[in-house]
Amino acid sequence: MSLGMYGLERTESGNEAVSLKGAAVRHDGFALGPLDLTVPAGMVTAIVGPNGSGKSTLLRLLLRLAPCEGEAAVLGQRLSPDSDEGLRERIGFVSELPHAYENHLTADEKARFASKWYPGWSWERYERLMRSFDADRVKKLGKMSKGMRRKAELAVAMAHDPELLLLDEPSSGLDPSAWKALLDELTRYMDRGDRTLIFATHITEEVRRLADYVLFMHRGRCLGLYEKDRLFEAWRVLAVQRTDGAAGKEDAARLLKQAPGVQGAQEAGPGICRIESDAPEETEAYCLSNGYRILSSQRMELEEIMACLVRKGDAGR
Ligand SMILES: Nc1ncnc2c1ncn2[C@@H]1O[C@H](COP(=O)(O)OP(=O)(O)OP(=O)(O)O)[C@@H](O)[C@H]1O
Repeated sequence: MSLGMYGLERTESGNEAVSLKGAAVRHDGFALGPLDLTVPAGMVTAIVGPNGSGKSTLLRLLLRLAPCEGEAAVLGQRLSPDSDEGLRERIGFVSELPHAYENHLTADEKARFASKWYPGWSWERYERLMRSFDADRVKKLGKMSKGMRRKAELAVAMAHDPELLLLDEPSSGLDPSAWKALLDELTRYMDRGDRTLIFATHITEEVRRLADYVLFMHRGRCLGLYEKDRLFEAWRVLAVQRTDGAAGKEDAARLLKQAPGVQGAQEAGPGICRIESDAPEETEAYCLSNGYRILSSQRMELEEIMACLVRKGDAGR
């Protein structure tokens, strides 16, 4: 298991927001899973991955909106096809795409429906959120711009202070001021300490600012769940060069792929290799004792780490 990776075996029972064992969803031409995964409670987990990797499908699985094989539990309740035992009331959700059947409602009308459905509903909280997002209360949802509608839907989804908040690309369409308000409100939501946020995103800055954990998805599979701070701290790209000037270029990258911590290695010039490592100290020690000098060592961005994991995932298929 990679450094900083959070696995099923490291979770204390009862401390997880989501637990999946062999959970799978099958569409025409797409399979999510089977996934074995636990997502910790009381934390923020960002789901990242290329378009079509299954982020929305995973959120839909957790909401029982997609029929699921295997075992899945949310907030300690096993998901079953026939009963949700009040689970929906404990969750807030904003989907990636709005529901057309709500187009004729204003935000306040949608809120009125939600207030009857959710025991934890607070009009005070709803109004504060609407003010904070500067959301429109009068316009029909169907006549709103994408960002306007998103702000209203976020306010409705958060007004019952759900134990678990599932957001699918929450900042899609938001202007910079609304985006900042959203980050502030999500931070405030988490401040209580017993709330869990899971969100899908393509925005690196959101991951940096909000997430405790990062879940990488690709082609319906989970490439790993990592503690964010350790992920950014640990992963590095190294440039190394053979000290003896030996050629054997292809061999160098191939051999270095076997070195400790190495997640990827490519030729980058005569006798020079570019190595991606999640245990750079061990990788460096190996390189130094095997005829290489270290030219540089740099932290990796989220996109670079994801590209490396995706390449590795594709190679292992
Ligand atoms: N209702 C559906 N019926 C059939 N296929 C679907 C359905 N919903 C999603 N898919 C397919 O499932 C795959 C995963 O889609 P999903 O929306 O989960 O990806 P995503 O990671 O959220 O993508 P994006 O970043 O573009 O939002 C895609 O190939 C998509 O075409």
